[in-house]
Amino acid sequence: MIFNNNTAEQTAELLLQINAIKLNSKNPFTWASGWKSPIYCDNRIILSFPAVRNYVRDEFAKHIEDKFGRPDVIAGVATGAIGIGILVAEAMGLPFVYVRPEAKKHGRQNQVEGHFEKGQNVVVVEDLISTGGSSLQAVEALRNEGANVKGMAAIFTYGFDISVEKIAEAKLDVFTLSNYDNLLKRAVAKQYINENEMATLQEWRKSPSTWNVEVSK
Ligand SMILES: O=P(O)(O)OC[C@H]1O[C@H](OP(=O)(O)OP(=O)(O)O)[C@H](O)[C@@H]1O
Ligand SMILES: O=C(O)c1cc(=O)[nH]c(=O)[nH]1
Repeated sequence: MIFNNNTAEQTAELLLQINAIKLNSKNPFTWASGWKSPIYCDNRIILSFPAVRNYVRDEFAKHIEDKFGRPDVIAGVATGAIGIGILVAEAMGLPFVYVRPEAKKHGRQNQVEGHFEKGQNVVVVEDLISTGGSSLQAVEALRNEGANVKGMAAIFTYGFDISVEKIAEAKLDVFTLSNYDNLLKRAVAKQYINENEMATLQEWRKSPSTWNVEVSK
């Protein structure tokens, strides 16, 4: 899903520099999918670093138009991609909407917040793809409301088979700025992680959906 090794390495390097990559095998992170993991990539931290958020914004703005043509609207997946999505929409001079994981229970009971017209071309901005569940839910909500989803751009993917399969099933065109392989390569080259952490990550990556089950035995 990455489109360019330089961007993938540079994005990984920036994530490591701002300490967005958290490792904890003793108290694993619980992911949106319920999986337990020794690693957490917190892309929300990007917004706190102007140079890094500008880099991500500019990479997205450049490549969204290259890959998908100029959309009518940018949609951010709530909440992680609202901030970066607005920056991208602003840079491209486009309207912005965001998509909740489910429809709001009160008020206007919207799942998609903001305004767009049926049939408009929409590109989805996502901060991170693990299993792909959240991204695909957002795409489905947009399609159900009549959007023509041209594709999705995400900052990072772990590249799990399950996400690749779901994306193919949904017939969705996706690119990401970086991925797990590039992150690991960079982390090792620059000694951001030690040998023990590397061994844990290698073990985890063999079967991420069952890793916690195995360690807790
Ligand atoms: O590919 P998936 O398995 O669905 O996981 C990835 C999703 O998890 C995170 O969101 P989270 O649900 O933690 O909510 P947030 O964006 O509000 O922080 C992240 O921002 C992605 O949207
Ligand atoms: O799957 C998730 O919930 C998830 C994983 C990760 O590394 N970072 C994140 O923000 N969410």
